This record gives sequence, structure tokens and C-alpha cells, in this order.
Amino acid sequence: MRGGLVASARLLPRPLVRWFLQRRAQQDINENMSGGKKVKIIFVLGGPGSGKGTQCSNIVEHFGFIHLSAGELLRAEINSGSENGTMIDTIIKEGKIVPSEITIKLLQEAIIKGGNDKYIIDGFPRNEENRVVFESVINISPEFVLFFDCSEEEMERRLLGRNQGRSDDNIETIRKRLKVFVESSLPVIEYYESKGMVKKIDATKPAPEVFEDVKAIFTHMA
Ligand SMILES: Nc1ncnc2c1ncn2[C@@H]1O[C@H](COP(=O)(O)OP(=O)(O)OP(=O)(O)O)[C@@H](O)[C@H]1O
Ligand SMILES: Nc1ccn([C@H]2C[C@H](O)[C@@H](COP(=O)(O)O)O2)c(=O)n1
Ligand SMILES: [Mg+2]
Repeated sequence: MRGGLVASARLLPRPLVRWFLQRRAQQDINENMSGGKKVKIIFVLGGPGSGKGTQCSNIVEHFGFIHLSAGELLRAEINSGSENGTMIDTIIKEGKIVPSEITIKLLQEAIIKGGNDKYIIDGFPRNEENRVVFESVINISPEFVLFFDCSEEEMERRLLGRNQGRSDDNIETIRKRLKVFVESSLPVIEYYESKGMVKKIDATKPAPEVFEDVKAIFTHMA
């Protein structure tokens, strides 16, 4: 059936094909409802090194969410040797943001594969383009946005000490990522703030204290 669709797609204009594929992915996600429950998404935002990944692991352990990190999906794509891998690798080393089409496709696939009704999406949306394209393609509004607020000085200190072999954890790329966060990601947080959807956490504190604040939010939500 899908082979037949691919063959007929060659005869159609590209925007129509893209629209059709997006609709089908949306349906796939909606059909992916677990036990008849609507798929719930929470965006986890904050600067590089603010502790998003650390706290997402705690949330998974205590509250049964699936953790999707946009950065990790992109790194896996590089390591898979895909045709986009070299381009993604170059963009990440420059501290820039990968085109939304690529990241959203990876998120879409992970949501469909996840088979759960609760996802925390870490490090996404990173800019206005990410936000707008996600809205139009996935068409699920986040329950809320968890924002880890941390000083630049502390984020830089943490990243320099992370020691996980990441190609972007060097002082030159870290400074570029911090700049991109202020210029491109903060406006997205402000957008959600204007809609009353942001839950801000003081992320400069030690990790166990940060998790106490996170726990309070998720306990009230359950
Ligand atoms: N509250 C905290 N206090 C001190 N160190 C922390 C805290 N939270 C996380 N760390 C450490 O800081 C480093 C960065 O944390 P983490 O990887 O969770 O950040 P991140 O926001 O996911 O960063 P990135 O956007 O680069 O992926 C890690 O080495 C982690 O162990
Ligand atoms: N929405 C996203 C998320 C991540 N990236 C790229 C650029 C980031 O610097 C890098 C690492 O992400 P992290 O692990 O720090 O969340 O991945 C992107 O382009 N778009
Ligand atoms: Mg991370």
C-alpha cells in the first residue's frame, strides 16, 4: 500500500506531497494515543548546561514520561551515518540551530515509536522556526513549558566540566551557544510566557534542590 503511495507521490507537486506526509504523521501520532488518552507534551527549555538532561532523567524515573532530547536525536543521526549527518555535525560544532524540518522529523518518528502518552521534549523549540513548524506539523500544544533559569557563568562552568566527549563542549562553541540561546531561544520562552504557559525553576541551585522544585510541579499535575 505504502509502496503504491510512494509511486503516485512522484506525479504530484512537492508542496502537496509534503502536506500529505505531514497529515499522515499527525494522524499516526493521534492514533498513537495510549489507552485512549491524548498525547501530552511538555517542553523543557533553558540555556546550554542549565541541567535539562539531568532533570529530565529524574522526571522519567519518578513520573513515567518518555524523555526526548532534540540534541541527542541529532547526535544519533550524525552517528548513524545518515546523508544529513555531516551537515548536522557542522551546524552543532558552530553552535547554530539545525533546520526545523530535520529535527521535527526525528521528533515525530520518536513520538510514534515511543508508544506512550506522556513526553518531555528537551531542548526544543530552540527558535521561532522550531516552534512554528512544530505547531503546524505535529499540531499538539504543550501542557506547559518548564524553563531552567541559570546564570551564564554557572552554565559555562558546568559545560567545561561535563566531560562527556561532546564536540560542542569547548569554550569557543559554548560562547556561541550561549549567544544563540539569548538571541533565538529566549524569545520562544517569552512567547510562551505571554500565554501564561511557563513554569520557571531556579536552576542555579544544586541538582537535588532543583529536582525538589521540579517534583512540586509534576506532583500537582498528576
Ligand atoms: N544543578 C546542578 N548543579 C551543578 N551541576 C549540575 C546541575 N545540573 C546539572 N549539572 C551538571 O552540569 C552539566 C550539564 O548538565 P546537563 O547535561 O543536564 O545540561 P543540559 O541543560 O542538558 O545541557 P545541554 O543543553 O548542553 O545538553 C552536567 O555535567 C551535569 O552533571
Ligand atoms: N531544537 C534543537 C536542539 C538542538 N539542536 C542542536 C544545536 C545544539 O547546540 C545541539 C545540542 O543540543 P543540546 O544537547 O545542547 O540540547 O543540537 C538544534 O539544532 N535544534
Ligand atoms: Mg542536554
